[in-house]
Amino acid sequence: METLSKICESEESIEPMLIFLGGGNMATALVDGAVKKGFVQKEQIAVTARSEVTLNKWRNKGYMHLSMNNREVLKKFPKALVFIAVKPQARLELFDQIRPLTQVCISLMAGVNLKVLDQELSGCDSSSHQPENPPLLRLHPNIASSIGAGASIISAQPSVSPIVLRVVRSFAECTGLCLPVDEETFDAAGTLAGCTPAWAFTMIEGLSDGGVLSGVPRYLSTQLVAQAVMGAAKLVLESGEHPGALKDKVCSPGGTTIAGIQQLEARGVRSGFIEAVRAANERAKAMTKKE
Ligand SMILES: NC(=O)C1=CN([C@@H]2O[C@H](COP(=O)(O)OP(=O)(O)OC[C@H]3O[C@@H](n4cnc5c(N)ncnc54)[C@H](OP(=O)(O)O)[C@@H]3O)[C@@H](O)[C@H]2O)C=CC1
Ligand SMILES: O=C(O)[C@@H]1CCC=N1
Repeated sequence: METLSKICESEESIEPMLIFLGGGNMATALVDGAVKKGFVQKEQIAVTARSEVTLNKWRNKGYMHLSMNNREVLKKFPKALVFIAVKPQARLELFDQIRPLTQVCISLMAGVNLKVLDQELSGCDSSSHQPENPPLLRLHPNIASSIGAGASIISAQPSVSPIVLRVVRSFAECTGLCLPVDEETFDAAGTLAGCTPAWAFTMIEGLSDGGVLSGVPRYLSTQLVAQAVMGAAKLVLESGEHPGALKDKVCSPGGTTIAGIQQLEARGVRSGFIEAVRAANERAKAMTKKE
């Protein structure tokens, strides 16, 4: 596997250093995954946050480049790649602190497209905007990146150099699947990649509750359901078969599974999933606007 240092070895425009502006759940998941895989070393990571509580969590895990001052960190590592890992609602305050940004910037934010990001980072509205930002990318990962089982999508402005693209893709790929997606479908695909773990956790919890109701101890119930969900997902990916065809292989005529399917359909589970994706996409669109 390529490492960050190896990729940057003969490249003068970037240094083998990743800055995370925001050190919450997503920064943690990505960095944990990449460090575990050996793609980066802890000393190649810098993290900022609003609170000492968050920075102490990083400190306790052995990270040393930690700060509550975004500008200071950017100045210290002028050729690092910068990940924007704050909530979309916190972005404008952050942009005020870091403008003018000179480093390549990778946004993890849901719902904020590259055009809006470009305008907001430059501090200009669309009519007066001058192209003064560094190249921008979007990466939409998910929480399972922390264990190398993430699903992420990437999109980049045309000005992003092949070497930067290689670094960001290699970084994302070492934490799981990473697929390029155009800007038009980015938010919808990002919803699927980013939100699905939460919906799957809800499903796992509900099925486990069913087990507990039937007398199965919680630890056993959750373990069995989680393993079964993982196996089902792997089978979809590895067999290439349609999920409906795989479902049919499980449903014996007059059997137990189809009795459960009938209850799920009666309660609109399939429609519920479709509406969940639609609601998340609507929310992503709304977040593009300043809140
Ligand atoms: N969570 C997920 O599964 C996914 C999240 N995303 C995206 O990733 C981004 C981060 O989400 P997530 O990690 O869950 O959010 P968190 O709330 O867990 O983390 C946000 C972090 O930003 C820090 N922060 C806020 N304002 C500033 C600032 N001005 N300067 C420096 N740090 C700041 C916070 O500091 P402090 O801790 O001190 O408050 C916190 O550490 C979001 O934009 C989200 O859309 C994308 C895909 C999946
Ligand atoms: O809920 C959110 O907005 C973020 C983006 C995808 C997952 N978590």
